Amino acid sequence: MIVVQQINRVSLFTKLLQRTLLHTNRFFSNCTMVRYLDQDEAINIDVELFNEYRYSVDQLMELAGLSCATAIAKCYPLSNIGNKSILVCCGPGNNGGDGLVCARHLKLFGYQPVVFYPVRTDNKLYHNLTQQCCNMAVPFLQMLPEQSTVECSFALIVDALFGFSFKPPVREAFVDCVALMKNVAVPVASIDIPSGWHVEKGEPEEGGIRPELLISLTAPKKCALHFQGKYHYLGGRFVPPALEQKYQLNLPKYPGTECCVLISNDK
Ligand SMILES: NC(=O)C1=CN([C@@H]2O[C@H](COP(=O)(O)OP(=O)(O)OC[C@H]3O[C@@H](n4cnc5c(N)ncnc54)[C@H](O)[C@@H]3O)[C@@H](O)[C@H]2O)[C@@H](O)CC1
Ligand SMILES: [K+]
Repeated sequence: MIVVQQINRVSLFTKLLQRTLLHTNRFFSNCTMVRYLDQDEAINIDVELFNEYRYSVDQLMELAGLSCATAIAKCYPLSNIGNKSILVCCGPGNNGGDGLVCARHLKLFGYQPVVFYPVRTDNKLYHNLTQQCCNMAVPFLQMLPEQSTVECSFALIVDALFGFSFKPPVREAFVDCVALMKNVAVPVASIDIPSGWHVEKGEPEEGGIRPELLISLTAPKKCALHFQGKYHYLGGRFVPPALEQKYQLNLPKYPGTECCVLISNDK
């Protein structure tokens, strides 16, 4: 009898020890700081994903755009948005492509995205992404709406103008759009980089947009160290472990099957 009791105590103790070690491990693995990339590293990783790891742009863009729409749905649930729309501002590069994919997924999630896509890149990928949105009755605006209209009819602006290839200053065709996002009393969700921000140094000296949500893709860039909004998510769950190791990205663990993860802003 005494022997059985002692065995039970030992196995209880072992279980408690195992549980403590597991929590300690999780704690330390989550404490390892995610690495913030400079512009060249972001570009090199991008090139490597395409050349060494044989991904196509469409594949990564689809996963990136889906993770953006998912992070937006977590921060701005449909039930809080009422009958307002979401304005998705798309630029000429892949960041704009992420925006088009995001708009399509937002529509599938039940939101009412409206796209402003002033400078369209003439290639098959962007034609297809545009057509896919049109086929799902996502409207495209010909002109940037007035600030008062945005404040009245839109619950959120998705900033998909520029990503990690941006070189300041903002060119003429996008000045009004960036100014709108800077001044409007509607929250902004920036994809990868707050547009107009220097990829490494952050907000420009003259003041820039202040997104409430930032969704970093692949790994956060150095400008994200200056982000002071409410939510910082990481999306683009496609980084092969060997690539993560090579660049020592220390990416946070995505919970279960989630395509985005909230990352702390402890710098
Ligand atoms: N691993 C990755 O690396 C992935 C990257 N993706 C997205 O791709 C983005 C990078 O895309 P790109 O390299 O195509 O470049 P961007 O989308 O960052 O921007 C390039 C475009 O913006 C224009 N531009 C640059 N500076 C400008 C300025 N000052 N004023 C006006 N226009 C300016 C360029 O002429 C070009 O058309 C990332 O930030 C991310 O959003 C995702 O699609 C998927 C995966
Ligand atoms: K952006």
